[in-house]
Amino acid sequence: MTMPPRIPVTEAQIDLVVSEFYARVRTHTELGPVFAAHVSDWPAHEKKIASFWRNALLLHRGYDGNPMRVHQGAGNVQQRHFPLWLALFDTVLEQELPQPLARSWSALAHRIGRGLSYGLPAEGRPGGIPNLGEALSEASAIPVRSHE
Ligand code: HEM
Repeated sequence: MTMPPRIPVTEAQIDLVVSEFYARVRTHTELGPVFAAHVSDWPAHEKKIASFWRNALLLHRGYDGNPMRVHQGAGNVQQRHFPLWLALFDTVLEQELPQPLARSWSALAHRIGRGLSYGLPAEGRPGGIPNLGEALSEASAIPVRSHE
């Protein structure tokens, strides 16, 4: 039995959005250099990302990567990149798709983005759970009541 799509885009629309999005990423002042440090084969990258979205939107099998681990391992992907990435993605969705599809895909991308950005370093902080160091040092500053 095939599952109905989560969001009824066509495979051609996914390919279009992916190729237009990464064309813009490549020339983006902030995002471009982050990707340039990792991606030399853009067609292969776009193929992988298109299969990620076919899985997320159409529930197709075919993507078996781990984006969370890849972003954490990249070393130069930071939380502050996510609003830029999502704003650019929204621009492409609005340009390429009918509004209801653009809106649903955007909402899903923002949800995924929120999940992926947890655990990434905020600028100037070490990696790992964001603010854990701060939370711990704050916690250790709380006086412990002794039971008298
Ligand atoms: C909702 C937001 C995002 C989604 C859905 C997403 C999705 C993905 C996916 C599926 C991969 C491939 C992982 C694999 O190898 O299996 C990937 C790789 C990557 N992403 Fe993202 N990403 C997002 C945001 C970002 C942001 C904000 C950045 C920072 C500029 C970023 C930078 C990268 C880089 C550098 C790679 C590795 C490329 C490579 O080594 O081939 N991504 N992303």
